[in-house]
Amino acid sequence: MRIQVVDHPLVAHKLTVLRDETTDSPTFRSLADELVTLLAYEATRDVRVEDSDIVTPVAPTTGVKLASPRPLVVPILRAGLGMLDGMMRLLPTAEVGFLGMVRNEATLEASTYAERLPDDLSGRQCYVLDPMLATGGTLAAAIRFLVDRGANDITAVCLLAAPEGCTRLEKELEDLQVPVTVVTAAMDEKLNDKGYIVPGLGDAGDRLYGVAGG
Ligand SMILES: O=P(O)(O)OC[C@H]1O[C@H](OP(=O)(O)OP(=O)(O)O)[C@H](O)[C@@H]1O
Ligand SMILES: O=c1cc[nH]c(=O)[nH]1
Ligand SMILES: [Mg+2]
Repeated sequence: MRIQVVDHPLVAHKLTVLRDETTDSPTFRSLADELVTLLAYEATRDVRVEDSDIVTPVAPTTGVKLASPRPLVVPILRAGLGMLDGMMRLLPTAEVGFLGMVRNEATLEASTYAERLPDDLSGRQCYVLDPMLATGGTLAAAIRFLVDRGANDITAVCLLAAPEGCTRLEKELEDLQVPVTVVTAAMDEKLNDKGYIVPGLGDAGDRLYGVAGG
């Protein structure tokens, strides 16, 4: 598994405002969107392309276009939905599948409550969107789900990651024969006793959309 922390002053600046507890939901949503577009630029560095012959107003030439089959973008509901537009801005022709997952805040175990993905992902390159890689349980389950359907290249785009979650992810996925990359804006210090990322930004879903059920 490869972990890439995107080191860029604009990423760091936007992330700092995102972390600030006084940042309101509309600002949080718009910053998350901008941040994801910056991360997407790095996350798509190895997106598959194929040659494309075109004619410019001056001469014929060969460029590239996205290869077929198109990449699949998978936001993990609910908080991952706040990352979808930012990703699709750079990959407008990608397909989108959805996974609804929630972490039990007492046991920290992740469970899946919704799934809308192609049955066959053979040979597909997939981009998983989830702002928080905390214990890693959610992302590990999501990645295994995609690989079980045939996906053969996975990149997870996260706003924040915790070292404990990365270690768990690496261990849980070591039997997989597919490349997995995690692209994140920051590797934070640790998890607290409630499984929250420290210093983190709080509950990403709540900050994007308000307290669930509240
Ligand atoms: O790495 P983990 O310990 O599994 O935690 C990370 C998950 O927790 C949050 O989702 P949450 O369960 O709060 O659902 P939500 O997106 O609906 O708020 C977050 O968006 C991740 O999906
Ligand atoms: O810090 C955390 C951990 C899990 N989920 C969140 O939204 N935030
Ligand atoms: Mg949440």
